[in-house]
Amino acid sequence: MAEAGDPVVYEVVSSRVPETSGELPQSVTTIHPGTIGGEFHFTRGHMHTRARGEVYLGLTGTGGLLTFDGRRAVWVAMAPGTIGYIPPGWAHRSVNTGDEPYRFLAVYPGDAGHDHAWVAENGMGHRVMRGASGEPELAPFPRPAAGSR
Ligand SMILES: O=P(O)(O)OC[C@H]1O[C@H](O)[C@H](O)[C@@H](O)[C@@H]1O
Repeated sequence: MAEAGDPVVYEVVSSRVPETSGELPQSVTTIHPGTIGGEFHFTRGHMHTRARGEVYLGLTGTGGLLTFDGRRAVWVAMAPGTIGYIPPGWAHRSVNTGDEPYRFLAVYPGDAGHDHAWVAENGMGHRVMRGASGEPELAPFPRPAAGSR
């Protein structure tokens, strides 16, 4: 639950489709605009528990999809109508790089599973900072310190 002084950074509305093999659950995520410590607002990020891909479609605003396989990071700029693809075995995090809510549709296999601990342990390779011009700048960011989140 959010408390005063602890603003909501993002919200996820999920379908009622079962998260089981063969199903295709969907969710719409809205990331509100803003920065914390110069870093654009982002989702927690996760790896799928099983080797499963995922498809995004940009709906409103501007943002990006950061994927990381533990060694390489790939950034896909997202806008309304942009399709983002997450291959199996790549952790993923979304970032709002604009001044309005960034909203996207996600569709993923029901048996994908969410492993947030992988990102807590391995990080995402980069931070997405707001540059002097307001544009996103990817800053290399090695693994988080042990015990940090
Ligand atoms: O769970 P997070 O890493 O915070 O990401 C937020 C959400 O992003 C997408 O919508 C995924 O399909 C969801 O499964 C995920 O919950």
